[in-house]
Amino acid sequence: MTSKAIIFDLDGTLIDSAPDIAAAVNRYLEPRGRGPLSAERVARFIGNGPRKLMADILADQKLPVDEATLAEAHATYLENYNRHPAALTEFYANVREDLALLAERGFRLGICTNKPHALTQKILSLLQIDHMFEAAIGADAVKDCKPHPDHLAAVWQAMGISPRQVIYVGDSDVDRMTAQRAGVPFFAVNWGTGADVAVEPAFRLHRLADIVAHTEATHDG
Ligand SMILES: O=C(O)COP(=O)(O)O
Ligand SMILES: [Mg+2]
Repeated sequence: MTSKAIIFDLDGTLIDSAPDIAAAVNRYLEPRGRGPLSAERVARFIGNGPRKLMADILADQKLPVDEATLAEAHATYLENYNRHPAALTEFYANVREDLALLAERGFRLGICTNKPHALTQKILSLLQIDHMFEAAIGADAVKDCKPHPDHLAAVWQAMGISPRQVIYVGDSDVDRMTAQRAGVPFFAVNWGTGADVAVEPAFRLHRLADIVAHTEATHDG
């Protein structure tokens, strides 16, 4: 097979960042008489970037969603999250080991996330996996972020590879649409909100190491 590069979504796919994101959301909500919201509840709103996250949270909490409130909510949330970017964040089961295994098997690795770019680099470094990825591109480092296919293209271009070598792995419909529009195969993880994403069984991952067998089955012969 020619496909030897895997680009991953970050939140909900490699890391369970929902507890830190929920803590940052709750530090915004509590002085306004709302929350605290559980990490599970907040997780449902993650995947479209922080501005949309806060717009959805304000609406969910029946707070005003006018432009000025949203701008302030977005800025305060980011300030809170930047202060504690990986205090409660954990890898999903087997992720750390399976990334190493995939790298060992010759897969080149990248990340395409709607998390802000600088925060992405900071979190990868705090979790000590930054060296595993040839490129990790956050939403504000591109003109059009996911679900726009240019965001994913920016990652494979930064890796210096062709889209024919790429598969994308994620946990949301945003990720599924992005891959579809970019014309690359999409695999959904079976954890977090990924379990709700409709894909054929051959494109469902129970752990990241399944990619080895799946790509052999879907690309060979
Ligand atoms: O919405 C975000 O902030 C990031 O989400 P993603 O890593 O799943 O793209
Ligand atoms: Mg995600």
